Amino acid sequence: MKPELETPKVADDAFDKHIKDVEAGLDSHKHLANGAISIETDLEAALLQHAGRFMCQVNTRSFKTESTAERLVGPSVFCTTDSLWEAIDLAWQMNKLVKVAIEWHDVTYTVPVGRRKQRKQRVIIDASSGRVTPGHLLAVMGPTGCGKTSLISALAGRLPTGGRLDGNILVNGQPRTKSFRNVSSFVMQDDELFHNLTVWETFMVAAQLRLPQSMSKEGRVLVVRNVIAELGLSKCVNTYIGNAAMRGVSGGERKRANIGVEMMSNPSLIFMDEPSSGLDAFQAQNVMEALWNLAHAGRTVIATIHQPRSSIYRMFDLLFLLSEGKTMYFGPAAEATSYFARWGFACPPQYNPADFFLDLISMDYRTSEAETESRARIELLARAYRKASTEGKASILDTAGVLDTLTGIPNTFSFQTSWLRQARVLLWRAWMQASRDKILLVMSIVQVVAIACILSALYSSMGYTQKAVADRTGLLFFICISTAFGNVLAVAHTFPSEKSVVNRERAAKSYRVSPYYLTKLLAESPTRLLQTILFVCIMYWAVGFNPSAERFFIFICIHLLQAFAAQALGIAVSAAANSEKTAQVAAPGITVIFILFGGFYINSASIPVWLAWIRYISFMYYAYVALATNEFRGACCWICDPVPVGQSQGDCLRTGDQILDRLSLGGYETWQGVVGLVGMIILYNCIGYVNLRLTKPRYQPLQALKKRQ
Ligand SMILES: Nc1ncnc2c1ncn2[C@@H]1O[C@H](COP(=O)(O)OP(=O)(O)OP(=O)(O)O)[C@@H](O)[C@H]1O
Repeated sequence: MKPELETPKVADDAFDKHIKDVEAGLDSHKHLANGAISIETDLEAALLQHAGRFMCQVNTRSFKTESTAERLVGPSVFCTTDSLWEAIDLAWQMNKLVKVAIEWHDVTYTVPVGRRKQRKQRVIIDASSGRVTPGHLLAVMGPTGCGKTSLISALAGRLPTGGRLDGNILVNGQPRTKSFRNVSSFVMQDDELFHNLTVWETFMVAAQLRLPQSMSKEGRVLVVRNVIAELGLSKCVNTYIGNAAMRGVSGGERKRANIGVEMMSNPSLIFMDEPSSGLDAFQAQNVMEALWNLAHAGRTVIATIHQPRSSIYRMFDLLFLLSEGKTMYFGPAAEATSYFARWGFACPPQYNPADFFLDLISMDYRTSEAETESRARIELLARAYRKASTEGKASILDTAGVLDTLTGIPNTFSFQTSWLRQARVLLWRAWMQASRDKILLVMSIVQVVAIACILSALYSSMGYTQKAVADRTGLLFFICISTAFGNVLAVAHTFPSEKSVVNRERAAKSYRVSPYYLTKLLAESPTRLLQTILFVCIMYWAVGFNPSAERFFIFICIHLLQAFAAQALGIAVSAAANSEKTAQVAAPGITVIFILFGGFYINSASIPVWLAWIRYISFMYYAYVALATNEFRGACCWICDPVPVGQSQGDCLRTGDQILDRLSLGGYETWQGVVGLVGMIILYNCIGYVNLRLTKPRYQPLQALKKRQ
């Protein structure tokens, strides 16, 4: 249904000859001012077209002029002479799409529902069967809650655990294996992208992580350009992805960018869950056109869609209608109306078939009569389809011969790039994320400066009286608390949403967890360092802490280490949490417990033995030990309160060591606190790393049927 351009076919065995011909004539090409060459003959144009759309940046929407060359590649072609042959080579490689057909037989998905004693099995997908071959777009349609997402997730191997999945799923005639992910990609309903990157940067990051490392930079750029052209994103390449807080690309463009990221590895089989949801009619049309293009370039595309307008409906090659998990129809979309007409449900003329089918197969709960009637109709249609398919009367697409041409798919599923390359790309991305979030950056600095100024005003020049001892220890512990909460909460609010993007990228084997984790820590360090230096420089001298320069620098180090420990704790908790909300509740809860065991509120001698261990895993404790010993150890000449003549000075604390004894910290030195903090940074980060590895999404395995029916 997309008649824009009929692609001329150049036979495979003619390819070498074309290269030679063009090579011979290359010198006669008109060289453009920017070093590009213009393509002038039909032969070259055909070659370019054949070599692939991966070739050059081609304005796919400008096929207006009469010359075949221009019609094919647009009025301007911009391959530099240097990259031309590499581009052809790359295009040739990339065009070797592994053609993938998927078929499924009696796929049934059940989940347990209800409380333990009355637990029942609910059938979400009921014995579904079908087949899609390369070059086709299958739309899975049905009323809300009918099982569309469950079906495509089951086919893509992305169904969350918790139920039972039975049936057979075959890829190119073979049982689906792990390597199936080599050739397929799954685009989820939610657009999970980093909002601080532009469309171009998002694609380049994906290209650097997902394309083979051996590919040159020019090659990757060409692939990205091609994807951008294929998805019609040229006008927003330099726009930020954005999110609710930051204006970025439109909803439709974000959806297409999401598709583009998955496209980067040139998948042969693409699953899309509701690609048009949340978009206006025009945007939805654009997205579906992009899918049509992908399918008709030789891929197999399966998309769920809720209520398409008629122009979108006409793009579907195949239609799968589901209601209550049961198959209502599967076959060519163009034949669906005549199929239902055979059963007495004729679609009125001038009516959108999609609307008609949805009305036909939706449950109507408005009255009990309507419910009974709609249920009976759905049962009838389900039985009718079963009968038609078992008797071989269901209309199916003629795939004779197609399956025989399909080959096996590569039997490995591994990373495309080395650890170092992954680390380099991820470090760049993490740095962009951290440094471009200007509002967050400014707010966190304003907050730190404001707290430092208020503390300076409140505790200005505390002096060395006995009252100042309590003020000083109170202030030291308050600084620990504010650093802890500031960092733990900042991570708990940002990390969970990042985790879902990371999980998606890990599912596509884009990178290992270790480079991601390390580069995240590294990229966020400069901000923490800046915050620490600002805070300590403003407040330290104003409140009158220990005036030794050495102690000042040690204070900065301790404060920085505590910030790193708090960040690591935030990651450890957020990585273990199954949702953003859980992380945001758990992180402050754990911090409060660590504060309680920080050595300020309760004397260590008063803690019950069975709870004493918590103190040793509390970073607050080590931070407080380090800051207090740094402040008081060896300090002298504290002034006793005046007492009436003849009375003793009793409890007067004259030296810093006496103060430390009073705080039950007499046996500690600063280095012990510092070592403890370093230990906690390592411990929390190890826990965070392991949690992140362990909490990767788990998918429902398929219980293969013994015998295909
Ligand atoms: N693990 C589960 N436990 C209980 N019910 C489930 C589970 N998974 C899916 N369901 C239920 O199965 C039904 C189908 O869900 P699914 O998400 O596949 O529907 P859908 O057709 O994609 O819906 P929508 O169009 O609203 O996105 C829903 O009623 C859903 O609540």
